[in-house]
Amino acid sequence: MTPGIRPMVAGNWKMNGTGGQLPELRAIAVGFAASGLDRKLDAVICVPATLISRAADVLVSSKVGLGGQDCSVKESGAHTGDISAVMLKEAGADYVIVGHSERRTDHHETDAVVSAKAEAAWKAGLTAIVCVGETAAERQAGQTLDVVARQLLGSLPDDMKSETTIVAYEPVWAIGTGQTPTAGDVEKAHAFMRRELIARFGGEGAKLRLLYGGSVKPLNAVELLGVTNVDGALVGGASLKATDFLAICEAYKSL
Ligand SMILES: O=C[C@H](O)COP(=O)(O)O
Repeated sequence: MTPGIRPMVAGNWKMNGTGGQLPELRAIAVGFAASGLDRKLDAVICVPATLISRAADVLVSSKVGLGGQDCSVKESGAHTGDISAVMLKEAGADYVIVGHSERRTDHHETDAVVSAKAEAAWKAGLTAIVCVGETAAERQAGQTLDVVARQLLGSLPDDMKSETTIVAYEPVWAIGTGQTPTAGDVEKAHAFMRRELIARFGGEGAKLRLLYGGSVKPLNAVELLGVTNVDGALVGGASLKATDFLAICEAYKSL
């Protein structure tokens, strides 16, 4: 946690969920409101693009925010299959993940593309959740902090504002594997990111929310979310089940 920064637990459903998954979203909204946890943290679920409109109906007047998982760098035009940030906003999203490692790998997204997507998100009125993180090979080669520094530098535009930007540190080797870095390693990475961000953005870097992502589960949430400079989590698999997602949010009851 960082004093003065309101934490966030964000779920990323990835390419999971058709209409049959919406009752789980309803359960998250109902459970989050009943828990009173909205006094302590923000909760957001990033659903597949096909579900955004219906998810917006489910979450209307709830305390849970809604996000997409990617956006085009363009606003409109001849880009078959792409979805613009403006479209996400119009469909009901307030957030969008950009630069997730699965997009960097599957779609060869570079830092420059991720940066342009963050700009597109802001222009449309969305908050960008910008992801960074090293692969297993990079970690083994002792390059974790170099990779994170390079990705932060390249993926965050110079006019970054903490109000509309969130950074998620997701070691690629921890995603969906059940493996996590030690709390000490997470602390080191997040402290490094904070220093880099303050050096570049000053006060805006000091206020930026830094999420940890990669195999966050109810059982390790208190330990990971209690780390200095960890201002929340980006949760994949465990966000598909309302009970698990809410149990992760509950970690803030004891922090
Ligand atoms: O965006 C979420 C992350 O990729 C983490 O996924 P995971 O919680 O399934 O490891």
